[in-house]
Amino acid sequence: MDLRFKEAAVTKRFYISLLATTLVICALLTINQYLMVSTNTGSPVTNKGDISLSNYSPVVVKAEHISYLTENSSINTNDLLNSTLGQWKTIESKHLSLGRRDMAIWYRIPIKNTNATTINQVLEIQWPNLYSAELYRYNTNLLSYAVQHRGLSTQPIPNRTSSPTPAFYFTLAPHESTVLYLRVKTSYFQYVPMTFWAETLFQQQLQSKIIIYSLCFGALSAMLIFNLFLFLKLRSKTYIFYSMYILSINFYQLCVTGYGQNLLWFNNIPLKLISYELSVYLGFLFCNVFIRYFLHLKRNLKRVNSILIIYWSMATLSLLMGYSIPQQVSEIVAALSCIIALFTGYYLFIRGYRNALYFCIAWVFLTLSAIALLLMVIGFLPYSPIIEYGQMMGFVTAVLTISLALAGNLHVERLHRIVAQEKALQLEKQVSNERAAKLAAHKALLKAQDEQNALLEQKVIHRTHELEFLAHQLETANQQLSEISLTDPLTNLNNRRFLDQNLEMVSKSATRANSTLSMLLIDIDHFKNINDTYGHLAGDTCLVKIAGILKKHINRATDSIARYGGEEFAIVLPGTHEKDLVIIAEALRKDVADSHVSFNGHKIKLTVSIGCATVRPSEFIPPDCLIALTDKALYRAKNNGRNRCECSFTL
Ligand SMILES: Nc1nc2c(ncn2[C@@H]2O[C@H](COP(=O)(O)OP(=O)(O)OP(=O)(O)O)[C@@H](O)[C@H]2O)c(=O)[nH]1
Repeated sequence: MDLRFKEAAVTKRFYISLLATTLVICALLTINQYLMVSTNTGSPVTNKGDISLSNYSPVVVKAEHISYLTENSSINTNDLLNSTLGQWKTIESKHLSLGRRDMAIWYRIPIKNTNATTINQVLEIQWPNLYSAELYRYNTNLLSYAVQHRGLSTQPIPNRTSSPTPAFYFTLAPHESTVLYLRVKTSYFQYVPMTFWAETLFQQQLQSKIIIYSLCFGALSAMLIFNLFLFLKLRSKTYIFYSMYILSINFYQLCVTGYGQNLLWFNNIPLKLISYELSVYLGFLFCNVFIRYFLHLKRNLKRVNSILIIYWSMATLSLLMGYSIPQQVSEIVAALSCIIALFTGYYLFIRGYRNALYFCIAWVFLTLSAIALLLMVIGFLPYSPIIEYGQMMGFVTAVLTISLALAGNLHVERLHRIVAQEKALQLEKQVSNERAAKLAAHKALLKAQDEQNALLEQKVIHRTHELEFLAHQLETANQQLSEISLTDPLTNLNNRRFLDQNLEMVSKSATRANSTLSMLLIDIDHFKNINDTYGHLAGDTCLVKIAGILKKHINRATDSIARYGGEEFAIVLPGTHEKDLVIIAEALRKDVADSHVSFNGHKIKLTVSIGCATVRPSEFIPPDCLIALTDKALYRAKNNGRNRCECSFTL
């Protein structure tokens, strides 16, 4: 079967059973209300004999021994105390419960001392939740009724252990018979289970009661402190509401057992009036709030959760505004709360919520003990200390069991936390591994990039070197070209182009420095004859020879020699004066004339004619002027017979 369908069927069954049970409870409570009022109308009493008291064993008062009368405004105390037996009614309920009675009830209790000695007796009403209880006894000496009060007007009894339940002390003379009149007022159940105790036995019974209740209150208080600690440590709302629930149980038990009034709030009348109802209200309220959190109703059963919230909000609001919820309604809701809690626990358990089992066990204990107490109070069951203590035991068992469940929750939460932590750790590891892998990939990428960059850089450097080398080569080639373009290939002297460029430059320098600039033009005499006689190669050899001689005579770095064209040479001498120029020219001429050229076994003699000129260059005396002057001087040297120097000076 489909899982969702199965779950829907379970939910449907749950709501149907809840509704059916609710209807049954409502019906039972209605019947109960009816029975309480209608069945206890009573019938006139006949003398059924006195209750025999002794010092040996306690005597439980049975309904057949006593009779009752309802007090109303037309009957006063004296009327009742002096009334005849016929006015009194028998109690129909077997177990001394008259149901709800708003008016005070008088009980007539005839007693006698069967002993031949005086006995000290205590009459105990074993249900402490009464507004007031007064015991009247006729005092033969004073001819009046002595009265002991218990309840709202309780006074401590000196030298006796205080009893949480109403207890009245009296003495009976040997074989004395008398009638006790007990007036009881309560707005709750008119339930008066009574027992006559010999005083010593009563005191012993009080001691054991104190021990039992001390243990129970101790256990509840320990659980309260434990859960408060858990709340402070874990900050979970479940623990604080559970603590509040335990606290309200303590409060309720203090009311029910009578110890609250006996030990805590004594004669605080407002607290006495509301304590019981308030404790019941708070008990159910915190129980419901706790159930909401403990069984996660908000998540598991949304509708039940909403109903509880609406009811308790309305109830609390009405209480705060001063209205009280009618008792019957609150009883129905209280019973409903028990049923809802039990069914919710069971429902969640069959749906697989394991902690709900603990809750169910605890709740069954509690519900059974509460039902037993209720049945006792309304008179269906006889008074029994087991039932009286049973509810307390039920609470202790419930509190312990639920604490176990909460401890189980803690354990489960711890396991969940460990699993979650492990998952988180694994996830963290995975993330850190992925991060490490990404980092490694990133590093590899960076490394590859670095390598690429290095390679590129190397290539760039290499290429730059290549380019630099090429540029250098180009520069060298250009330089060589430039040199070639300015050099005469035969004599290896500078050519005419160089001379023109150089002359322009040095002329400007001389102009700036206002210095002299000199020039020599050297022409080989009858060179045509040499060519014609010995051939052009011989002529070339002669040209090279003359170039070598000229070079020897020019030492200054600023001086320059050039082949001016054909068999003509030019020497430019910046800063050289006429006198020195003539000396240089004459030395040159002489050196050439003294030398000769050997060619193919011929000894060729050479002479040169030299034109000298010196100018002081200016913007009016350009380089051309110097060349022209020098050329003129050379012309004169040729005309005047050759192998000689002629000068032109314009300074
Ligand atoms: N071998 C050779 N001969 C050259 C070169 N350049 C010019 N010549 C020759 O030089 C000769 C110059 O002759 P001319 O101008 O008549 O002069 P010259 O014979 O020296 O007569 P004068 O200068 O008047 O003494 C020519 O025959 C040219 O051919 C050259 O580079 N090599």
